Formats: sequence, C-alpha cells, structure tokens
Amino acid sequence: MSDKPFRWRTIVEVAAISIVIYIVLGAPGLKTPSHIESTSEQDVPIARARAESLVYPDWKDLKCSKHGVDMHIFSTQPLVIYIDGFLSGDEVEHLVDISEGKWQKSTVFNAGVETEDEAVRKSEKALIPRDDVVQCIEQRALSIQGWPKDTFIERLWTQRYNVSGHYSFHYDWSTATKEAMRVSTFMVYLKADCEGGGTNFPRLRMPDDPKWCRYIQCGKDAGGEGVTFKAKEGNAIFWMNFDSERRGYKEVIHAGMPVTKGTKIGLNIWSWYQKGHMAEL
Ligand SMILES: O=C(O)CCC(=O)C(=O)O
Ligand SMILES: [Fe+2]
Repeated sequence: MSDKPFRWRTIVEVAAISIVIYIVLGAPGLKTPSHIESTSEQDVPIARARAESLVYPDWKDLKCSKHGVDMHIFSTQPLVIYIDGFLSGDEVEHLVDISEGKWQKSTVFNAGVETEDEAVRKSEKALIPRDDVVQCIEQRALSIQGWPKDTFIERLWTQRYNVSGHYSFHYDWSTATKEAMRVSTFMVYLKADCEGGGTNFPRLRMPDDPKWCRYIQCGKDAGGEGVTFKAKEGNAIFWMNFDSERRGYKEVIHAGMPVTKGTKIGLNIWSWYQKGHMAEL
C-alpha cells in the first residue's frame, strides 16, 4: 500500500489543528485586542487625519518662563493628578481671547462618523492657533508627563458651555490601535463663572481627607456617584487613559456636568502616542 494518502491526511490534520490553535490564541497579527476600540478598515484614514493634527512644540527657539504648579496625586491606579495653577491668569485670558470668533458646535464620533448630538455633548469648541503662549502650554503638558516617547500633543481646543451645556459620560480613549492612542488627558478650566459644570468621575472613590473639598464637591453638594471636581479657573485634572498593557482604564469614565447658570470654558490637552510619527524638531 502506498503511504501517499496517509501523508496527505497528516498534512490536513496538522493544518486544521494549527488553525484551531491560531484562533484560540486570538488570531495574533490579524486584529487588535478587544479592549482597544478599533475597526481595522478605519485605522489607515484615522491615522492619517490624526497625523495632521499632532503637533510637537518648538523646543529650540521658544523661551517659556518658568511656571510653578501645585500638584496633588488623587489616585495612582489609574494615575490621576490634580494641578492647582496649571495656567496663570494671563494665560487663561489669552486662551479665551484667541478663541473668540472661532466657536463652532461641538461634535461627537459615532462609529467613526462625526456628528452633532446635543443629547451627548452640548457645547461649542474652538481650535486655537499655536502661538508662543499655546506652545509653552504644550511644552508644560509634555514636561509634566516626562516627555514620553513617540508622544505628541493634539492641536488644542477650547470648549464653551452655556446654560444646559454638558458632555455625557464617555472615555477620552478615542479610537485606538496598538500603534496610536490618546494616552492622557489634561482637563483644564479656563472660565468658571457658572453653577454646575463640574467634572464627574462616577468610578473614582471619594478621598478621605477633607482638604480635597477645595477641589471636589463634598457633603451635601457631593452630587451623584463617585467624585465631582469643581470647575476652578486655571486648574487642571490630569489622568492616564491606558494601563501599561494598553488596556483602557474603566475608572476614568467621566462627564462634564450640566451648567445650570452662567458660562464655563474648558481646555482639552490630549497627548497622543503615535508610533513612528517623527516630530519636526
Ligand atoms: O467639561 C468637562 O468637564 C469635561 C469635558 C470632557 O470630558 C471632554 O471634553 O472630553
Ligand atoms: Fe472627556
């Protein structure tokens, strides 16, 4: 009897077993891990659009004056830091001034499509020009983080909320892949001539020390679940969006609470990890 049919059967069996093992291992190389929200068809166009909005501040010629801040670690896992005095009064005024005439309705991304949806996000946003003041703020944001590798600043947007303006619960993760993700957030308050408008993190735990009540709503004003940071001019909350395994932290889900009186203006500083994206230094 010839051994040919036997060899063919063995090859087919080995191939079948290999396919099963490959699928059990999660098809490495074919798809991104399930904790990273991404659709592979979108990766290329999103990365290209992103690349255009990623900037790196001028580190050679720009002279930024030294700026002291008062930092308080709120949580180490995930890392959340409260920064008192992230911006000076002059910087705040300047950012508000350069936003004038640029306000447009805020949008949200739904399955990769940009839409307006006031039930989710009701505010206006302004893409601010990268003058020296803005670049010094970009520098500050990178310095605080320790200049992480392959990490850039997304062009800065200010955001204005009038009465009933809000941003419902979301993550800042954005669409992420293994090569590109919004690694961290600075939520900065520029104007807080308002009632309401705090930033709520329902999955963060209230700290024990009452000294935090300068910055967060306490006692009968504590509001809903978790922790609500008060909108305070010039101050910022910084947090990391991913753990070291590049899994999005579930604890950093947050919302901009409705403004019930007056106006709040915020500034988003997002740092974006983009593997291989070279900065023009
Ligand atoms: O305005 C706030 O308090 C939160 C804003 C925010 O989460 C965002 O713009 O991503
Ligand atoms: Fe956010």
